[in-house]
Amino acid sequence: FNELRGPPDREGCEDEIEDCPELKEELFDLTGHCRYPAAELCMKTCGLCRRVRLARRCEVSSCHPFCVPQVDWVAFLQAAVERAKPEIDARLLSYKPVLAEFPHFLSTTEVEALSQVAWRSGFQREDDLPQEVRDVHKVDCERRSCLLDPLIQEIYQRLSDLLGIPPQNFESMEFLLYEKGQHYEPHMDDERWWEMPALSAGLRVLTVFFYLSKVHKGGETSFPNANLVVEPLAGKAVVWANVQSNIWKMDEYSLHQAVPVVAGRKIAANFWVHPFEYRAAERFCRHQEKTEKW
Ligand SMILES: O=C(O)CCC(=O)C(=O)O
Ligand SMILES: [Fe+2]
Repeated sequence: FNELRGPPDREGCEDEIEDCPELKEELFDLTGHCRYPAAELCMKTCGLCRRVRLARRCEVSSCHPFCVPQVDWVAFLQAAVERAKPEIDARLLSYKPVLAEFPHFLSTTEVEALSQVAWRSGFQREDDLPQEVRDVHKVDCERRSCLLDPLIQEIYQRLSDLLGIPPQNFESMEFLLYEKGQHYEPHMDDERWWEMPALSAGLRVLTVFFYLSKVHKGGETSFPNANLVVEPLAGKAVVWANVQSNIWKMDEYSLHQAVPVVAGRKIAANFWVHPFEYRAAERFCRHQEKTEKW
């Protein structure tokens, strides 16, 4: 393990996740492969700065299912709708943006269990953006208690099967809690990849959004360029494309907002999907680490 890890990082970097002491021993197996389902985690530092920096420069090794010049998002989401079990009652809701809903993706028991996991993970007030823009409590599923939860692992697998995209392309789930008045102004779920040179996983091409509670009033997800409003209903998942058929171009119809909660409380979760894997980088890096001079 130490050999893979290499000498201390001269430039230094901060640990980005909370359970680092335990996680850094567990993140990669002895062959250097990420052991957790959401591959994003294995791109976070956890004391492995050098490895991560190299990984960010790596080439993509697998492009499945996006080895095409143009992606037909309608066909893509239609196929997911058809793959869904009939009791989920899935359907394509919109072409601009391309959006499908899965009203019964999670059972009542699963909704309850998932919100327990979210509460246990500890919501924090979001402070990256000014409160007028985004006012919400959130927490990433990156603590061991969340990662090791069997339901979390199962949901990642179910999404992978539904979308036909490997879990290697997934970010960690992000739980959200909106109290009365909290909201998120219109925005795109763009990752600003140009600020991270050659991050090989690509843009957040799809957003999967889960509703984990009923909201008494307000709390819809609305798409102001499209006249589309999604009702927050417990157990529902919606999936939309953030990019055009050219996966490096954002789709302006994907602009969306979290309408303020007027009464009650909204619990939800973001789940972002990239066209290429994070772990490809990890594998390449093992090769590069060996060949690069320290
Ligand atoms: O809460 C919602 O309905 C949407 C939240 C959202 O768009 C985000 O967190 O990126
Ligand atoms: Fe968003």
